[in-house]
Amino acid sequence: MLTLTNLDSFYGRSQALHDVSVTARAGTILAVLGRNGVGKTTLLRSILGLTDRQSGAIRLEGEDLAAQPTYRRAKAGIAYVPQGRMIIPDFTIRENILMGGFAAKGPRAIPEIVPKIFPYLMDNLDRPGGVLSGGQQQQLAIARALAAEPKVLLMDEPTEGIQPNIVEQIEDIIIRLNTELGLTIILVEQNVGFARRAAHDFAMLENGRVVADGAIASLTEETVTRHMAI
Ligand SMILES: Nc1ncnc2c1ncn2[C@@H]1O[C@H](COP(=O)(O)OP(=O)(O)OP(=O)(O)O)[C@@H](O)[C@H]1O
Repeated sequence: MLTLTNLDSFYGRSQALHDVSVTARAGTILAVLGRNGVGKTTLLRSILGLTDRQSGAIRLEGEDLAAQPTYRRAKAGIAYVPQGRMIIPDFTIRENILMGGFAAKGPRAIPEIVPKIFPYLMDNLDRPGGVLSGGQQQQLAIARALAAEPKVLLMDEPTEGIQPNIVEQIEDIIIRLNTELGLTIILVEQNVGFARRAAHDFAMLENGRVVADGAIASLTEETVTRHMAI
């Protein structure tokens, strides 16, 4: 379980998150929703200590990570699949995946789950990451995160910019990571339909504040329209 309590987060003097309290229950998916620029990415970055300054508590299974540097938070079991995927194009698929292990116990082997969930990556380990399609690069970014053997996976708009016919594949992979591996996932998402299919709970952000949260089944269309319609 990952719990944020009264989290404030800053870029320079500018406060991007205000008094955010949310919980990702163990083995569930928490969807973080809201319009562009409301602080969803900042929420994920704050969990890893990647903003300029923050206050409040960040507890992973009871251990407060808020005073810890980023590498300790990663070692404690938090992995990040950033927006835009950020794979290294000149590295092979194998190298990109193994790099994820540096965040935890050091690069070792390709995670056991890779052949099961990402057969394409397994069959093409020596190809450079840069030649992959957007969907394949997203799979690679997820496989890289799994190489750290995380307890909690932070995912930032994982289907953004991916061809529509591939989006469903990525969505299925995310659901399988939760149901088959039992991973706790915090999923930043603009696609409410997918959030409803995958997530157990939601937190809706507006101007850096949580304005609604709870079980995903309790997310009303009225709340979606009020806080997400353009
Ligand atoms: N590195 C930064 N330095 C200063 N301000 C930033 C930085 N990154 C984000 N911000 C500001 O923080 C606020 C929240 O941005 P954030 O990227 O977290 O929103 P978001 O909900 O993830 O949006 P998007 O859906 O566009 O990714 C915005 O006002 C943004 O301009």
